[in-house]
Amino acid sequence: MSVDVLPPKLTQGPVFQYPAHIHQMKETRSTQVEICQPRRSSIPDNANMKLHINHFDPNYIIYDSSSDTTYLRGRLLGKGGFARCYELLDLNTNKIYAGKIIAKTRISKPHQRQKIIREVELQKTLHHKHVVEFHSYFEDDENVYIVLENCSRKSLVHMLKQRKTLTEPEVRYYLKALVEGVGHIHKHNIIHRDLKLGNMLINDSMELKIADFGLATSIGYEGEKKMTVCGTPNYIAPEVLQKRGHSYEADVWAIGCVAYALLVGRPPFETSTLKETYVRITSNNYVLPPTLSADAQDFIQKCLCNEPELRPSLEQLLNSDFLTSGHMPKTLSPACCSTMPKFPIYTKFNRPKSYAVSDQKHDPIEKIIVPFKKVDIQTSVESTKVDKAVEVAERATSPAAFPPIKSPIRELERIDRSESPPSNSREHSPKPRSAATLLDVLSTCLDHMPKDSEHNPPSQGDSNIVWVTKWVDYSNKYGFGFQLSNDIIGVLFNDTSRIILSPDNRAVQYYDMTSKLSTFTLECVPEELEKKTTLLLYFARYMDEHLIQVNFFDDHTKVIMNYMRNDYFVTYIDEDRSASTYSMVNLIQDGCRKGIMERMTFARSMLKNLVDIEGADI
Ligand SMILES: Nc1ncnc2c1ncn2[C@@H]1O[C@H](COP(=O)(O)OP(=O)(O)OP(=O)(O)O)[C@@H](O)[C@H]1O
Repeated sequence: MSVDVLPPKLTQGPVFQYPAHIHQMKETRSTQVEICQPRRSSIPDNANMKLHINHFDPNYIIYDSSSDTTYLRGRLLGKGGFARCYELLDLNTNKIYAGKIIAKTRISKPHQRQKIIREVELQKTLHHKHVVEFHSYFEDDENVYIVLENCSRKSLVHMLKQRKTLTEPEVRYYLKALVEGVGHIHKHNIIHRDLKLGNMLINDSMELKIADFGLATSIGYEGEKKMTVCGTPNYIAPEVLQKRGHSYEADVWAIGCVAYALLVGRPPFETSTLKETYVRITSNNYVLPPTLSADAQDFIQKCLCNEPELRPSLEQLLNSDFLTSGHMPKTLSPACCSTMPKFPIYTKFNRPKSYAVSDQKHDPIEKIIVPFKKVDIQTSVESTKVDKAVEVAERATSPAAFPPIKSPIRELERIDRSESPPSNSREHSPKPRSAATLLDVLSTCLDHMPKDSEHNPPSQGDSNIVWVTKWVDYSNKYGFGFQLSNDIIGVLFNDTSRIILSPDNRAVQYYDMTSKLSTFTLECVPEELEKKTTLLLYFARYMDEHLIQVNFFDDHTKVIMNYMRNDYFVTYIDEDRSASTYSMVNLIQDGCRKGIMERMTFARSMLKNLVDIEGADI
């Protein structure tokens, strides 16, 4: 049966009274409403002007007598099992809400009404930027109305229909919001039990809001398990299906399903029949596409653990590598609803700090900092390609090379001021080093250097040295990608053309096969260079996510050890991205700050592990 709001009749009973000013409305055009000389004191002054509201129909008026509020009904936002949801314009305040309108004919049974009341009661208690805010509840003869914060950009289902899949940075952005919102819900002892893409709404500012508390339930005491089988088939946790008794962990399972669906384009256990889906859920049968990053796979796998007690807590999810590594957009453009965004290249230096839920002072989700959490080491490289990379980069760093851009390119400027590179660029390139040799040198250095020398300045002149810090050889298909110590990133394509990206990820130089130079910014890529620029960004992202020296993820500092000009160097990059390079000879004599020494010591232990596990050469 239809649950449309009918155009009200003047003869309707007292519940649906017409406020006086409604009679004074006249339609100026079908899309424009003018309010003339309102007499009601509750209408603010700013309403006494033309309202250019395209889709609010003055013939559809909803009156809440309990708060003396009049709404105009606008466009349909969506339909659920029970409700139709419309935009509602509050004529008192000119604010637009979302009104879930449920026809009373559809809630004739007591348990159905009970469900709505429970939904309202639970949602009322929640106030969080990632939970749809409850505004009011009222009824008239025909309908029940739940007035909520408006999420004008619909849900992630709608977005995914347009986009098919989302990029990992976008998924990070939405998942972080989702986990924060669920954290708030759980903190109020509520399990949502119906987390799915359709209940992840997006507001005007592209913020995620958790909606639909129709299946939510509150946990009365610690350890209470719920037995009711409920949820949406594709997202339902195995313990719910198997009536093992479920609790908050069922929401963590659903978060894993949401993550999977956003990245892969369909929920993990989706099949053509309900029965098969349930078999897959209970046998934990799903496939993780290898195209997902290792961190994303890990995030999903942990959430989709068959045993609820072994699933990660929400704070562990917030501190997971997937949510703390890689680019986390601060905001997303509305264009992302339909088009894949182009993100600036993420660099490890920009990683967010270890995460703490911050909305409440006494939030049970506590900050966890895992010191020196993850380390990857890369120590050898094929030297001819690296030589070429350094050569290209050195050419690229001539003063006029990059087009002028507003933001400072600190590292680039530093190179600009440097002396001309020595003619024999091979001298610049790192030799392939073995982990064992490096371990020996580092150990000698650490064992002999003074233990706490706070004032040893970095080695003179070393800041001018450029070396390859990361590389990826994909020359069987496209070319050789590299990153330099000054954060310049480049690709030597197989067709002998080269492309270089400035350290601030904005300016690009392209040398074609005849070495003709073109410069542009990432905001304005020439059409013919789109493919190569995309490859450059792909290489950059790959190097960033897979090839690291020794990165300390708790504070984003970094220790790089390298061999050049017959000497070993340690470069320490601090939280502010400023680099100090020390020659090990100098360190043995004069030492360095305690913090650096601690990180070197840690790097040594990592190298040692590596040598023990992998043998001498890596
Ligand atoms: N606050 C809101 N802002 C914008 N749109 C909303 C809002 N709440 C709900 N909607 C839209 O209305 C649709 C129906 O809402 P909802 O799913 O809550 O109704 P329901 O009948 O309770 O659904 P269900 O069948 O899932 O229980 C949603 O899919 C969504 O597109």
